Amino acid sequence: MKKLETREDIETLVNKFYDKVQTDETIGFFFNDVAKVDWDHHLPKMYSFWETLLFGQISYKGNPMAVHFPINSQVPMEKFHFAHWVQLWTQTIEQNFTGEMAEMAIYKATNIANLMGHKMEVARR
Ligand code: HEM
Repeated sequence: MKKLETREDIETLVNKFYDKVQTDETIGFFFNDVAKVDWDHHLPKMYSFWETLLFGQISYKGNPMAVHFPINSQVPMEKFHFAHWVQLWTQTIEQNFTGEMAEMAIYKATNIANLMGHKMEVARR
């Protein structure tokens, strides 16, 4: 299986992941119905986000936490939603890529998802 090593690989991974997300019964509605995501806008941001996180190529400058608070205040983003996000992400990586960067992508996503889940919960108190 292929190593995760180029921007092109990230694009492939992110596209495959959001293909799953869009039709997913547990979290798809956040993107389709709550935030009504413009995918042509969102996907390039996510390529840059992951390129920045994994390859240190600083192409993403943003605040990933901040965009989730308004969504969370419309519909609670619960821990199980984040656990499911991580499950889909991990599955997409394991189906397509191998190696150190693939493992790092799972590790970093898991950490961010846990932190985000916690912050969303705190924000609802
Ligand atoms: C259940 C879990 C999640 C849901 C439902 C969700 C939903 C969304 C939605 C709807 C947007 C688009 C906002 C907009 O443009 O209108 C977004 C943006 C984003 N999400 Fe998530 N998200 C989740 C978890 C995560 C996790 C775990 C990460 C990081 C590992 C992440 C990283 C990002 C980033 C980087 C953006 C772009 C921020 C920007 O505009 O600069 N999300 N998310």
